[in-house]
Amino acid sequence: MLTITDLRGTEITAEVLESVLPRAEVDVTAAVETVRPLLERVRAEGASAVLEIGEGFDGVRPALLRVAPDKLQRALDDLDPDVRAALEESIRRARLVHAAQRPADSTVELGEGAVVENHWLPVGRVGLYVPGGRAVYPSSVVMNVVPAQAAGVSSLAVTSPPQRDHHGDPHPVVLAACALLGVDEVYAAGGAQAIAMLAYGVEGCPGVDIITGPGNVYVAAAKRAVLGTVGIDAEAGPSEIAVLADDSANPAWVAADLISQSEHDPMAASVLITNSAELADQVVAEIEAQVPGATLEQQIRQALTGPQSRVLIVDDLDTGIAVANAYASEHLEIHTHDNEAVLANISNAGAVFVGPYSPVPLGDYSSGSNHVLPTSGSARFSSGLNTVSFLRLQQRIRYQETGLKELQRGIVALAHSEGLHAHGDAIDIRFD
Ligand SMILES: NC(=O)c1ccc[n+]([C@@H]2O[C@H](COP(=O)([O-])OP(=O)(O)OC[C@H]3O[C@@H](n4cnc5c(N)ncnc54)[C@H](O)[C@@H]3O)[C@@H](O)[C@H]2O)c1
Ligand SMILES: N[C@H](CO)Cc1c[nH]c[nH+]1
Ligand SMILES: [Zn+2]
Repeated sequence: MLTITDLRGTEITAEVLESVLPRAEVDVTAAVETVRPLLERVRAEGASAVLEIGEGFDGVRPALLRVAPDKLQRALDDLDPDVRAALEESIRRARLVHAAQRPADSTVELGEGAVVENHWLPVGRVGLYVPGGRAVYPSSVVMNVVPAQAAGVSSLAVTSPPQRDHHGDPHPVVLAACALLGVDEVYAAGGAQAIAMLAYGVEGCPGVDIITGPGNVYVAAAKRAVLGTVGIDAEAGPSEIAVLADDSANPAWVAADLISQSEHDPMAASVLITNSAELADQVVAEIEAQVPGATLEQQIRQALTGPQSRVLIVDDLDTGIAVANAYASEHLEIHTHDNEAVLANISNAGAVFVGPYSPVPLGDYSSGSNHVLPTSGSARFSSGLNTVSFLRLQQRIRYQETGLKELQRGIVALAHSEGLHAHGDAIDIRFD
């Protein structure tokens, strides 16, 4: 099901890697053109367009776009006690980790009468997208809301697709998670129309400053299209797992972890990078044994047989590390004799899961880390969702006469070198 490609003896250039491990073909650029008319319709017609477009895609129209607050409380009251306890523990751990991410304000004295302050300010209002097409994601409520709250955002709107089995409301566990987190503004809207609702605002839902959260290609495309009107987090596409392992790894565990992420999406990528041909064979055999009978077997098979999923056998672990860095996976698991030595050389991965007892599903739900992570190689230049995603740095410049006088000649010289004499004049006028 999962194809083995033996790269031993091959020089692995970027081109080789791209040919043996192509990313899933998710054409966000093309999808932007598909969603643009939907965005324009919502901008022009407001809430009724959100409901009508949603009815077309989701096959159900909620009575109200905004979920009534008593429904949130009812969903929490009806929540399975085990799920409630697990959510509470996930929230507790996530709050601890995300509180620790809040950067401290600082004051830098650069000389007499010369001070610059760095202040971190939360954005005013955020829109948090919780996917709900193929699967529903109460855990993504936690992953969006906790960092926003840790940053001190005062106005939070959560939106998630209407569910046919629930009279057009978002899934009840999504609603219960919102209630547990103290969020009372929840909308039954998904896809591009939900992103337009948040970006432009509609009756009953004022526009937001930043939109975050994972979603399918239409959600990603809509976020890209409204960037500028609002801020967005990194694009989170189909899930990806890469496992870097040697002959110390447990093949059954590695197989289970690879399968776990493949159940998200037929385009999900599961990749094993190993210097052990024996482990490669054992993991493939384990996959053949574990997949039959899985709840989402069809989807898992599609993802594992796609060109984006592979077992790569490499000459040695150093080559494996180079491949992992070039691939820049959303999640990277390390199962080797010396995990810390490998970790020290990993530069590109959305999140790194170190050792056999740190599997990706731990991070998906309960480790305290965030599961909204950069996919499609964007871990090279962006971070997963975190507290800083909801903060802006405001610098405050406090110079007195002495501090400015000290720099007068230099600033005027620089201004003149740029041909911007009025800039220099604005300094000189204070001392002439
Ligand atoms: N990286 C992460 O943190 C993370 C977390 C959870 C899920 N995910 C990913 O998020 C994705 C969720 O996708 P999903 O589809 O299940 O849910 P979704 O909520 O992203 O999308 C569902 C919505 O898509 C819209 N839609 C469906 N077909 C459309 C079409 N033809 N044109 C325009 N709009 C259309 C509908 O409005 C529907 O409500 C998966 O790829 C999953 O792997 C990522
Ligand atoms: N693995 C997903 C991100 O790629 C997140 C998730 C949510 N629930 C289960 N998994
Ligand atoms: Zn997952």
